[in-house]
Amino acid sequence: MTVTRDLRITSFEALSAPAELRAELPLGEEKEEFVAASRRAVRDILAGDDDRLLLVIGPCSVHDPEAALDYARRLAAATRGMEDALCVVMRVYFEKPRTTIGWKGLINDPDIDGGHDVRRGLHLARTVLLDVLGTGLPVGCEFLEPTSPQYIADAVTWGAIGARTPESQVHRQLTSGLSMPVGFKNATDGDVQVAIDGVHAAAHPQVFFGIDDEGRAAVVSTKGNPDCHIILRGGRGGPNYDVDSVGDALALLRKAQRPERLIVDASHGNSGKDHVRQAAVVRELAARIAEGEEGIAGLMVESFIVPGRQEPGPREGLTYGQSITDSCVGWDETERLLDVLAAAARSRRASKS
Ligand SMILES: O=C[C@H](O)[C@H](O)COP(=O)(O)O
Ligand SMILES: C=C(OP(=O)(O)O)C(=O)O
Repeated sequence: MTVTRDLRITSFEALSAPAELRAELPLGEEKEEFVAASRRAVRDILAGDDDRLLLVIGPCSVHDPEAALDYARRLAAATRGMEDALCVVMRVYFEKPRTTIGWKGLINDPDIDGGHDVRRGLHLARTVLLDVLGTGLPVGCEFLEPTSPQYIADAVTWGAIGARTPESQVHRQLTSGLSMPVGFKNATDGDVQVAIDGVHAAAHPQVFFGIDDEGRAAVVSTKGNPDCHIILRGGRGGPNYDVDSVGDALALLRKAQRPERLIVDASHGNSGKDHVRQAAVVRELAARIAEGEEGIAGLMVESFIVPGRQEPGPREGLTYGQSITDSCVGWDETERLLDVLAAAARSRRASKS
């Protein structure tokens, strides 16, 4: 007999249902209210109804829950007193899209050893989210696997669709059902229009394949997500955070009849993944914001405890607090950048009055 199915699949491993994980690690009423309020704040900033600067900041990826929590505590303490100027959302990224192959994040491979204990990864990710929320910081995640949000998205204030997926129908559909504001990055080749098209598609109701709360295959119908925006992250042709590139992107938004507000990612294609350059980009952007540049609603910064990056590997052999994906600004420089950004947001406000 000729077999034609599953010829290249080596195993299926059932996962627990999203409802089970949530019951085991509940968000709780206080955190629920906090997530809802912080989503409203982010939405107001993106709509231009709140003149603070949105700052999505944190490690490129979470690989060590203890270091992520250490970072969260530092960030929460350092930004206390800046609430009038900054709305800070910590990057707590568990899913890493790769250019080719590589470690795909804490959910996919929590022990960074190729063991791919996804069940443990999901549990760990949800635990980290609850712990970070416990420090008083809202959380931002990239959504990559189309079914993972069912397990964690109730704890997430802001979401991203990365540069490798803004044109993906699967990710646009997924975003149409997400409960938080979501940023679409420009594509890795620098194309901004695909991100605007993503925002447009995600704003509409969609019907697609997914899973329900019990983990069963399901047809998912959504209302559409009106709270989406674009993120300029540079591309193969170079950076796109300069005045002209931001102006071009705002003009495309105007043409698409979208609010002329966007986020600029100081990392990735805007810094050539160089953390020293990234800090310089943040300072350049801060100077423009201080002078009154209105279209920049927020910034994304990749920051961790120890500057730079290291090669991934089992946790025991790693330098504590240093990224195992993209290079990050270190903690001392992060503190300086927080001051610069808070001052910039206050100057922008003053320039308007
Ligand atoms: O932010 C992380 C990386 O830029 C992205 O996941 C791609 O990484 P890679 O080019 O090293 O695979
Ligand atoms: C993967 C990321 O960025 P990009 O999609 O812009 O490469 C990221 O922000 O972690």
